[in-house]
Order: sequence, then C-alpha cells, then structure tokens
Amino acid sequence: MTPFYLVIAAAGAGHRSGRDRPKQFETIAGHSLLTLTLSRFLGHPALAGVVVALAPCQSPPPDFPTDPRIQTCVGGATRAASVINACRALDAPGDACVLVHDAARPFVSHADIDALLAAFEPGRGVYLVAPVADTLRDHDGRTLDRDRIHRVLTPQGAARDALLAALAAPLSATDEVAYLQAAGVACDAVTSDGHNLKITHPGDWALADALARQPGF
Ligand SMILES: C[C@](O)(CO)[C@H](O)COP(=O)(O)O
Repeated sequence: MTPFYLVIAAAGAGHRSGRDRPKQFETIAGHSLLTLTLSRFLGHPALAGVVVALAPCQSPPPDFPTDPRIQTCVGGATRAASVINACRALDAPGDACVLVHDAARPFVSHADIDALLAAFEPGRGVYLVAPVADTLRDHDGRTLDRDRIHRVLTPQGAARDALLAALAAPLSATDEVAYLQAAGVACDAVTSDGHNLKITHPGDWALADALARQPGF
C-alpha cells in the first residue's frame, strides 16, 4: 500500500460552531474533536507521518495522542498558509502523497482513505466528494442543477511539492483543490461511501456526539 502523509488543518477559529472556543478543542463522546479525527488516521496502516497545524496561541488538547508519527506546527493567517507551514514541516519526499484533512471531520472512513490512495497519481490531485441530496437554490431564486454539483469534502491530496507550489498562489479559496486546479493540476474526485460530516454549525454537535458513541467507531 502506498504510504501517505497527513496534514490536519486545526488552526481555525470555528466561528460558526456556536461554541466559545475553537471547535477542534470541544469534546464529543468524551474526546476532543481533534483527537478523534487524528485517531481515525493513526489506525491506518499506510500512514507515515502527520503534521497538525495549530493557531499560534494554541497547544494540543490534553488527550492529544502520543505517537512518533505526529508533529505540530504553527498555523498561518489562512488555511492555505497553515497547510503550507505543515507541508514544510513534514519529513517527506517532494513526490510523497500528502492528504489534507479538516480537524472537524472525525468520521472519515478507512474505505474512503483507501479509495483516495488508490486513485492518487503523481502529478495529479485527488479529493473526496459526496452527492447532493437536497434541492439547491441560490439567493436570487434560481434552482441549481444538482446533477452537475457535488459536495466537496476532505481529505484532499497531491504530492507535497505540488501542494506547496499551488498554495502559494494569491487566491482566497476554501479548499486545497481550488488552488491545485488554479495551478493547472488536474484533480480526480472520488465519491465517498460514508457520511464524513463536517462539524460546522451548532446543530451538528448532537449528531456528531451520537455517531461517535456508536459501537465500532
Ligand atoms: C475544505 C472543506 O472541508 C471542503 O468542504 C471546507 O471548505 C472547509 O471549510 P471550513 O470553513 O474551513 O470548515
């Protein structure tokens, strides 16, 4: 199995979560969100190394795992700056596969990680998507064709050097694939077979807590 490296973006403020502190430090099912998400990957046999990008004033949560593969780094003012810092801190070859993942997505499955690794090709990007279930309408009342849209999730990945080059562009995009595509790197979408919920809004906490208490999680 191809070894991969992981960057966890955990430097955000999480203003939409309805909590007083950044959501990655909040607890669900007795564990910090960051530790739950990290633990999901630590159990994967192909994981070679991880860098967690934290905001400058933050320390890892008290239940942060001890594992020789984990490092932390100081995040930047934007997600892209944080991922750049983390990629620089990774002890990985330039052509190594690096997956970038949100700290707020603790439910990514090993099947999805395996599917991304199987799809990874040098010189291309890869990312997880999910179909849209709802009718989508913009604020001007236009209904969007949901068959031409998918939800973009993480992990998203590419070779370490390709990510570093692409993320240096002066964009303000919300995910890594936007930077890769703007840099001319073709990216392949892999459809998730799981839920991979991103805890974002106040209503997400109760569902996440219930899911994290399921046997087998
Ligand atoms: C990267 C992402 O998960 C793709 O859906 C999303 O853009 C992250 O958004 P957030 O505002 O940083 O939670």
